[in-house]
Amino acid sequence: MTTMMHTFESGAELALALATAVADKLSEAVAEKGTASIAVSGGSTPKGFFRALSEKPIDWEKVAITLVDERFVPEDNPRSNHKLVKENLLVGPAAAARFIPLYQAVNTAEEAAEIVTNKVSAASLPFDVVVLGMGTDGHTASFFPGGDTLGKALDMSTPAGVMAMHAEGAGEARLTFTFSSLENAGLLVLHVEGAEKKEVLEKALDGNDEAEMPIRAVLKRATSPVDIYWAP
Ligand SMILES: O=C1O[C@H](COP(=O)(O)O)[C@@H](O)[C@H](O)[C@H]1O
Repeated sequence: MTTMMHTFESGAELALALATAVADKLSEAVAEKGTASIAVSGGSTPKGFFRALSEKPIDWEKVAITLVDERFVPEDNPRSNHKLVKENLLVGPAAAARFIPLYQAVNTAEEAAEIVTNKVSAASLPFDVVVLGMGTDGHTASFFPGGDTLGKALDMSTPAGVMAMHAEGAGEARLTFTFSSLENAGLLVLHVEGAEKKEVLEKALDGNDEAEMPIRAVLKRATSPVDIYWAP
């Protein structure tokens, strides 16, 4: 329900600050519980942040990393979020972390969602850290406007886990953690960059229709405060 805006002069500055905040939270979780978990976004925005985070001196062997959402494509596909994480976050010290992929080599996204839900829920939830992105259409994770399972994915009574999502604007079939899996993270971040996305964010903050802009579910209904990181 609460949002806090963190504004930076450049994406590089943002990446360093966000990496520090996330690393502090992960280290705190490791110190308290012996393990930590983080779910990150894909897309084009988080590369610099991933690089900065990968260098942080965390006890990475105790950290589980997964994705808030994934395209239903194998890891070697250029559009795979797993590929992005593998090449930019699971490098250097962070290569010691345990990565939990959402994509599974089965016939449908629905089958993959069931398999991965069984793997993640007990081990990693609630997440210590969730870093969301946002598309210019107002989607976050794979909560797409017009998505066939959007209502269920955003419903707080839908249990934590992963669901399949099909939407015109999504390209491939998608796998996404449900809203109830993400909204209560120890540190809940929305990372957006650029003037166009700032306008989208302002529009989202201004209204309530989640079907039009699913990011509103996070901005308006998340239990955890939402730290918004923005740079031009
Ligand atoms: O499809 C996706 O897009 C969003 C935003 O990506 P960006 O390229 O505009 O940064 C991302 O948050 C999500 O994880 C990804 O699957």
